[in-house]
Amino acid sequence: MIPTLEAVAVGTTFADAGGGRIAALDQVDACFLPGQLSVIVGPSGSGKSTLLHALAGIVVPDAGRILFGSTDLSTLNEGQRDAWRLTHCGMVFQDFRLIDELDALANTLLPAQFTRLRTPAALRQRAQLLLAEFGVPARSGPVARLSRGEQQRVALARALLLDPPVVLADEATASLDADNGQRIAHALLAVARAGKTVIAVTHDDRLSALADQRLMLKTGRVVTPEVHRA
Ligand SMILES: Nc1ncnc2c1ncn2[C@@H]1O[C@H](COP(=O)(O)OP(=O)(O)OP(=O)(O)O)[C@@H](O)[C@H]1O
Repeated sequence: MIPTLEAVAVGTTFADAGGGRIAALDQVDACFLPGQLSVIVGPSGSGKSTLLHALAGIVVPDAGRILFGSTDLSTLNEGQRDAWRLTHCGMVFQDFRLIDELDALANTLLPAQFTRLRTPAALRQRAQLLLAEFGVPARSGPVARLSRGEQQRVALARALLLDPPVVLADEATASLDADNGQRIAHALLAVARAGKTVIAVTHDDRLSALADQRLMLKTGRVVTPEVHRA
């Protein structure tokens, strides 16, 4: 059973250009259940990516805790958080973070370097299936030459490669046309329905409409938490 991922009274500040501090998150409480697709919405600069990165253990909050069952991510050191993320999270970054020179298949297979749990042949087959599902040729040539939408789908295939219990996606449908946007939104919902915890930062109504939980941030605070379906 996948534990619940929780933010408890999370506060995060960053240094601003003038030497002061900007509060990116302030007293954020949120609970993300396995089997559910949750979206984080809100205006630009409201703290959405910061919350996603805190949930992934990339950003360490100044206040509060990030809990994954009995694991308190806030108490882990950087190496422990990296190890936790590798085994528990699939991440789609806003800027994709692909390796430009590699093709779609090689990019999708990158997490395979860090696991011995599955055979290279099985992972290769899964990578090919994911890319086919998302409509990107595996042998695409360097991904730098692909469209943004294709790169985004490669990033999602890579996030799903190891079948992680938690999938965190930052604007996973932002560069996609209507058909591909629907395809990816439904793919994220299918991952949730397969029992995973799926959390997506989005401005996309197509994705929001499918969500079980919609968390709205405004200037770093949660406003009107809203549950669509139990
Ligand atoms: N590494 C950083 N250093 C300094 N300030 C940061 C950093 N990351 C985020 N911020 C600031 O924290 C606030 C929240 O940023 P964040 O990227 O989380 O917002 P967002 O809601 O995801 O925005 P967008 O929709 O534009 O991606 C903003 O004021 C931003 O400038």
